[in-house]
Amino acid sequence: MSLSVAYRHAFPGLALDVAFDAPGGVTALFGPSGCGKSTTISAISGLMRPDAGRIVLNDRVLFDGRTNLSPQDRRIGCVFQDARLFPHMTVAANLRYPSRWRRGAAREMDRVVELLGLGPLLKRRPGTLSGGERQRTAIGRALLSDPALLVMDEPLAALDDSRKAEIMPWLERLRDEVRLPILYVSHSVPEVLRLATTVVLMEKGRVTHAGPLTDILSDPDLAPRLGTREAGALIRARIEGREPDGMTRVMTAGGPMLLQGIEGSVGTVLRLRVLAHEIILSRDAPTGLSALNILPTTVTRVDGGLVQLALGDERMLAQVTPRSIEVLDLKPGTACYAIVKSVSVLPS
Ligand SMILES: Nc1ncnc2c1ncn2[C@@H]1O[C@H](COP(=O)(O)OP(=O)(O)OP(=O)(O)O)[C@@H](O)[C@H]1O
Repeated sequence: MSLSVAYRHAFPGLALDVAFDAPGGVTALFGPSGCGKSTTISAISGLMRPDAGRIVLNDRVLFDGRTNLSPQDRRIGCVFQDARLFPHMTVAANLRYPSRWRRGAAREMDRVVELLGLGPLLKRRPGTLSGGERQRTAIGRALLSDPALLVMDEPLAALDDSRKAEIMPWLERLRDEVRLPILYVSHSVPEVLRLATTVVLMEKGRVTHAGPLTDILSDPDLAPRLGTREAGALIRARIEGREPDGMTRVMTAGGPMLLQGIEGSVGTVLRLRVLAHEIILSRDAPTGLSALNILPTTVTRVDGGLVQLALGDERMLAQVTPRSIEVLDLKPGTACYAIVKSVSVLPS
């Protein structure tokens, strides 16, 4: 399951030269307004014809010099900011619309209704639904078109924060249960952090970096593109057991940690979000601290006020002052201790 994109296109004000590969999972297209995200979505879904290039979805050429499949032949399900449902039809009829000629569609419909919790909405019309319910219906309809790729262009942008919070778990479920690559355009860093497995960073019509989200968060050059406050790490942790005081013992690539308020049985793998400004560095093993999580690490890079640390095969950023870098003499290869003040937990 993969999408390979390479195209060039000249608009009067912007020359686009875009190339990236999207593996399975959620690939977020991220970049400032006007950098070419929606144009890229249009080129992939067949809504515009690039000047040149090659776009391939699961070994099927969608576009190259000779081939230019029509949007309906590309097998791409699209979800936009506005749900674009048929207002005169019930939710059930909207869902059935793209699949009405396909065999096996009824079984598929049951699965999608269950996946997105649409059962209670089936008899309602779009005008009576909340924004989040409308978007869930639009996602269901896109899934029922039997797509090979799901494209979502700012699907939550029109929703207020509480509607966004309501729909987010459904999107996570979609990511984890539907084996379909998803291309996700968003300006929202929290959405990208929660949903994306791969991030494509765009600027002025070009891709400046594409790779796993975890690599971007712990790269001193790239993390600031998502916002310096977001720099840090996403590290894997496996639940090992409970302590008598209720704290949960987890094992990370950098050693054991104790966390509070964690659900899940022994063996469950979690992703821990650690922010760079929540880490203190010490050259000596600290004693007499209230902090519970002190991990031995090695400095791999120092860049401005960001120090990249190795935790086994994972990387983490710590934000420290230039003075601390000098006083602690931090440079690649320096062994030190990372005192992690707090972490949040994302489901794996
Ligand atoms: N049909 C068109 N004709 C001329 N210029 C266009 C056309 N469509 C897009 N552009 C220009 O191409 C650039 C990229 O637009 P695009 O909509 O892809 O950006 P974007 O990254 O999706 O922005 P936003 O985040 O604001 O939606 C913009 O400068 C836009 O004005």
